[in-house]
Amino acid sequence: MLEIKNLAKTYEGRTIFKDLNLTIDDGEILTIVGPSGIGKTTFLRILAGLLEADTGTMSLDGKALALDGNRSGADVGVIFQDFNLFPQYTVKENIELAPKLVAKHTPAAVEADSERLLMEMDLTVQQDQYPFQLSGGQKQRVAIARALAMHPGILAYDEPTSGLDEASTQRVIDVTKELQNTGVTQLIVTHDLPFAAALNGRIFDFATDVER
Ligand SMILES: Nc1ncnc2c1ncn2[C@@H]1O[C@H](COP(=O)(O)OP(=O)(O)OP(=O)(O)O)[C@@H](O)[C@H]1O
Repeated sequence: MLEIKNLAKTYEGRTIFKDLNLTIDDGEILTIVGPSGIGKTTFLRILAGLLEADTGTMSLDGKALALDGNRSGADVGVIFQDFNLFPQYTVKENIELAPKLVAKHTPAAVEADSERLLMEMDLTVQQDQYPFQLSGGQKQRVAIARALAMHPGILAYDEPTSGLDEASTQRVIDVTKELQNTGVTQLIVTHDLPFAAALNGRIFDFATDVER
């Protein structure tokens, strides 16, 4: 379970949010909606451990998550809009790099995980290709596989349907539902209201559910 209490963030004296409270249960899909500029990406960056919060607490399965913007570790997997794939590495290498170098999983475990994730994300054919050779939907699935390879307690996505056509959007819906069936907790930030409705998860409206 992810628990966030009284989270506050200001940029140069300007309050973005001052009292964000949020709980996500294991295996739940929480969809975050809200207009542009309201602070959704800021929140995701704090959750990912990339940006410092002013005050508040966050915990995952009872374990505190540091809010200093310097967190390493694999508790939270975030798929950002531009995916941030390593251009010089193949699909398989992108998936295997952090488990090998950061998490120091054994070579056998790394191989078994990447084979399974390539299958689950329908990327087996593309495993030796480079990011520039992939479609937007394929790149996104590599980013999801790469995050899952670190066994995160929660997976968060920033605008996962931006730039995708209808078929790829449907694929994202299918992937999130498949992951939900395996117990993965997911948080999805989106502007796309038909997509939000199709996810069929609880909706958290950043405009009305957060104090600022
Ligand atoms: N590094 C920064 N310094 C100062 N202000 C910032 C910084 N980053 C973001 N902001 C401001 O914080 C507010 C929230 O931005 P954020 O990107 O979190 O919004 P968002 O809800 O994700 O918007 P969008 O849906 O357009 O991505 C905006 O007004 C933005 O200008």
